[in-house]
Amino acid sequence: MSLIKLENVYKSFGEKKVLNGLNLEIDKGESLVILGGSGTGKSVLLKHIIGLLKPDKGKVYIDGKDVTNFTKKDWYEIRKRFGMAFQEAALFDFMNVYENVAFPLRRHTNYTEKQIEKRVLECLELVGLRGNEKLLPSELSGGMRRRAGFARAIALNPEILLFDEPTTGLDPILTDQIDTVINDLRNSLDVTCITITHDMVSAFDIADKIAMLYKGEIIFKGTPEEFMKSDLEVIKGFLKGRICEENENQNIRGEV
Ligand SMILES: Nc1ncnc2c1ncn2[C@@H]1O[C@H](COP(=O)(O)OP(=O)(O)OP(=O)(O)O)[C@@H](O)[C@H]1O
Repeated sequence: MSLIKLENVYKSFGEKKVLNGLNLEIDKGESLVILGGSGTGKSVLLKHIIGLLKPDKGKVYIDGKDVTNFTKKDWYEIRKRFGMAFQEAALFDFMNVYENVAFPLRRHTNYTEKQIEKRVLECLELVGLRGNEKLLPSELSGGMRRRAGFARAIALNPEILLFDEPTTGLDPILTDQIDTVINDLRNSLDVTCITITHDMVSAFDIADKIAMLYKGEIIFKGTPEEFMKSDLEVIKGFLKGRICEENENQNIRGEV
């Protein structure tokens, strides 16, 4: 049984159809990278996985349980299983690194100060930020800010980590460091990772499976090697940096 399953999911905003009968299964322990052109609905897909959006039609399952119509309160419990590291890390500017990572622990656990300190330092160690506890977000580099966001995302020992564009705006060296941190986290924490990225190099660094979102459907899911060898025109184009957004002469299976 898959850990997460989206079945025939449709989602529109007004006239704009974003998800169009999307099917996707994610296994426990998998590191899945979701690729797709800009504005194709990758973030919308991620928000369905964590219950921030509900499908117009279709189902979402977690551990085989239908969560499609879960209430906010039900989701509050399930969401503790997720660690979310979203695009701009969303650190609290007025809190130093230590307090940012301690925040979810203060909010969701009954830990003593000593236990909080132990966990915060463990998390900072895992992302290579030990020694930077007292710095404010404004005093961190872009890569450090992302890593501080990761440390906060893992504080509650999540089973599933979500990364939305973790390397956007970073130079190749920082991108490489972030990829290494993601791989280290995955190896040391035994989590399922779902990452959205535009960065092909990152995708190949961190994925054991790649899913391609195109016109509201997942048109491919397979290993990076299978992705490279795919003869779908959309994927070939994507690999060449040519994003086939709305070419109506070409259907999604690649035939022109
Ligand atoms: N809450 C919303 N209300 C209205 N439209 C929305 C909403 N959320 C997303 N959309 C629209 O859905 C489409 C897909 O958006 P989404 O952010 O998922 O794309 P994306 O693939 O993540 O893009 P990018 O790679 O550029 O971040 C866009 O056209 C966006 O404007």
